[in-house]
Parts: sequence; C-alpha cells; structure tokens
Amino acid sequence: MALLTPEDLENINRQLHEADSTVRRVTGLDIKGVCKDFYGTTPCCEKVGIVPVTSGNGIIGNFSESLRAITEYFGFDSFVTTMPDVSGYYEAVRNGAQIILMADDNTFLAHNLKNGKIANNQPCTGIIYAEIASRYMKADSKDVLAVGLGKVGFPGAAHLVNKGFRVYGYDADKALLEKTVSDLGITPFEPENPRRFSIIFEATPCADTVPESVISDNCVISTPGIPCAISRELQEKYGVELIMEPLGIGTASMLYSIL
Ligand SMILES: NC(=O)C1=CN([C@@H]2O[C@H](COP(=O)(O)OP(=O)(O)OC[C@H]3O[C@@H](n4cnc5c(N)ncnc54)[C@H](O)[C@@H]3O)[C@@H](O)[C@H]2O)C=CC1
Ligand SMILES: NCCC[C@@H](N)C(=O)NCCCC[C@H](N)C(=O)O
Repeated sequence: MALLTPEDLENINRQLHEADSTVRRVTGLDIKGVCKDFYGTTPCCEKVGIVPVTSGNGIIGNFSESLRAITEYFGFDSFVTTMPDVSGYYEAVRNGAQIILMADDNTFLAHNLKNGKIANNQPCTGIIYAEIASRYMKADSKDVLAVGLGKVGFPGAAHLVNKGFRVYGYDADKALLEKTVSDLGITPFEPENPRRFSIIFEATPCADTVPESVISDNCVISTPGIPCAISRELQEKYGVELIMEPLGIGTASMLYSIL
C-alpha cells in the first residue's frame, strides 16, 4: 500500500477548506452536507479517540494530529492518546472514547464502541469520492471514466454502477480490469480509442494517469489517488474541478458511516 507522508498532510486544514469549496461548487453541498445526505447521519459531538500505531513502518509524524484536526472540522470531540498501540487503545476507552480511529500500514479503521459499527478507509474513500462525482450539477451525461480499480477504486466504481452511471473502467492491471468488467458489468476503456468525459474518478498511486484526450472543459476529476492524476497545467487549461485531498474526506466518510 502507498503510505502517506508528512508532506502529504501539511496544512491539512487549508487542504480541507479548499476541497470543501470545490465540493460545494460541484454538488451544491459541502462535504458535511454530502455525507449527511448520503449516510443519513449527523455527528453530535461524539468523542473520538485517535490511537497512534507503531507497527510496520511506524508512526507518521503528523497523521494523528491531522486526524484530530479533521475530526474537529467535522464536529466531533477528539483526542490523541499519549500512548500508542494496545496501551493507547486502553487509554482511549478509559477516557470515554465512543469511536476509535487507528491505522497500521494496511488498515485504517473507525470503530463505534456504542453501536458496534466499523468502517475501513479504502471502501469509504472510494465510495464518497464517487458519490461526490456523481452529484456534479453540470455533468453532460451519466458516462463516467474510472481509472484505478483497486481497494479504493473498485468500491467507487461499484457505487457508480449502483447509482445508474455508465462506467468506463481502466486499470494498468489487465487481469484486474477483466475481472472488474465481469463483476460490475462496466465497459473497458481503451486508451487507444479515447473520448472525453465530464466526470472522471481516479484512484491510483501514480501521477498523471488521466490523459488530456479524456478531459473535457470544466469536467470534474474526483481523485483520492496520491500523487495527483493530472498536471496543474491541464487542470488550468480545461478549468477542471479537481476534488483531491489526502485524508479528510475519506475519514469523514468513515465516521458518518458508523454513526
Ligand atoms: N485521499 C485519500 O483519502 C486516500 C487516498 N488513497 C490513495 O489512493 C490510491 C489507491 O489506493 P488503493 O486503491 O488502496 O491502491 P491499490 O494498489 O489497491 O489500487 C491501485 C490500482 O491502480 C492501478 N494503477 C496503478 N498505476 C496505474 C496507471 N498508471 N493507470 C491505471 N491504473 C493504475 C493498479 O493496477 C491498482 O489496481 C493510493 O495512492 C492511496 O494512497 C487511499 C486511501 C485514502
Ligand atoms: N489517505 C488515507 C489512507 C492512508 C494510507 N494510505 C496510509 O498511509 N496508511 C498508513 C497510516 C499509518 C499511520 C501510523 N500507523 C500512525 O499511527 O501514525
């Protein structure tokens, strides 16, 4: 799994505000509004315990602090435990946490101790970025290009199919693309026969995965993928509404899904 870096998380509040402005332009709602409408839930100052985890590649310097800023932004009452791992989990529960947030190198979870609900960041991220893209008010059709069909991209593509969109999928892994075409009934996108889309969803760990040949003027590119799927030059040339943020939107999706 491609891991976040401290640089990805710099100025997380600014990144979140900028993403929120774009989401509002694209959907007419802010991130909170989309999550509330989609999940049918609303935070009520639930206490969130954020537990640093030292396994694998270890603690990412500003990961826990970024989660604290993000949870506060979305109306939760949160704290980061002083201890990591098992001791941190114990500390969180003893200090009244109703929700636990913690991540190792493979899984980032949110667990609601009151109702037992649990969420995984990868599907929650894919689904919310796809949901935001699907709400694009100026879309010229229900055709969507989905690039990257892995642990984040597949749930997002499946969500778009379930919402009645015609999904054209592409993945560098041909076997995975074939399986996704078969499982979801999507259309394989052929880079050699490109066409333009007003809605693009991208979830890959590579840069510049969305070629100019598929970008239409003022299209939405909803992309949790890190690094960015298009260059700043293409974004400006086509007036692209780029929805991209490293942690907050996916975390909001996790939290709203377990309330
Ligand atoms: N912004 C956020 O909140 C979050 C971002 N991410 C990021 O999303 C990205 C995807 O994560 P996962 O789905 O877990 O990874 P994954 O490895 O499960 O899936 C990535 C997929 O992209 C495909 N791919 C790679 N290069 C490609 C290319 N040039 N063109 C087309 N397909 C290509 C791979 O074959 C693979 O199927 C990563 O960059 C990860 O860091 C993950 C979770 C949350
Ligand atoms: N963008 C949300 C998905 C993040 C994921 N790609 C990742 O970097 N996961 C590793 C997180 C490790 C956190 C660390 N164990 C800590 O607690 O600081």
